[in-house]
Amino acid sequence: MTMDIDWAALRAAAIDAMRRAYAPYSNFPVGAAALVDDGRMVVGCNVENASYGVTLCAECGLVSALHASGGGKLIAMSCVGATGEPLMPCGRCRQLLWEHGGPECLIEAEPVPLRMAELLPHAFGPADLEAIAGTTKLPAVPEELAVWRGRGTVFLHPDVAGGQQVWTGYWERSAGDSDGAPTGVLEEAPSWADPADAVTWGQARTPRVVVVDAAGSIFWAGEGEPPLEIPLRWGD
Ligand SMILES: O=c1ccn([C@H]2C[C@H](O)[C@@H](CO)O2)c(=O)[nH]1
Repeated sequence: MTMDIDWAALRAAAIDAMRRAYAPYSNFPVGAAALVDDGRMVVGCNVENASYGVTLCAECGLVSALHASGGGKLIAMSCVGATGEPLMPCGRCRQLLWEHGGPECLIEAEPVPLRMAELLPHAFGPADLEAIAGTTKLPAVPEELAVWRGRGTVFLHPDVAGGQQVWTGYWERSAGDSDGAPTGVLEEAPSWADPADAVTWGQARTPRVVVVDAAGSIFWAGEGEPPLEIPLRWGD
């Protein structure tokens, strides 16, 4: 699952895109380049407008390029200003990057890249629409369980169904933090071929998502830094 990130190549492509920016009003050219989950690279530059507020940030162009060239998910992005040094995405672009890269997408920063979950903690995203309006294709949380959203723990594990290796799991009441808190299964998960779908199901329910692989190793697939008792992050 881990993909090698060539930060030098991303930075070079971002600088290249920055040189093509159309920024005659601010004189603040910006370029961005990102690695997509299929190995593609996409780029963007800022494009300003005589009506200043219509300005498109480099990240906007990058996200458009992502979809125009086949879609997918952003894994890592470098964004630079005129000096060629990393530039932090503006607030609006963090929201945009969240939607297309998710919490684990890495953003180049000094001294080390930062995860989107760090740049946009407690983010609003597609899962929130799902929770209330049920308008997206994300796995719905049953109405009677809506009060449990954000609580408890989702455990995901491989299983065999009809001779096929699949991923499944369950949502458990306990958040594992206090004695005497209610325990018990809230909801059984369906099964999926792709563990990423299982993780999405879990993250739509609670920030505490734990993967137990076929060997019994335990990984953190939830929000934020892994807790002490589960130091390994799923996907790393
Ligand atoms: O993350 C950012 C921040 C700013 N800009 C652009 C917008 C505008 O054209 C110029 C000055 O704000 O920089 C970006 O492209 N990305």
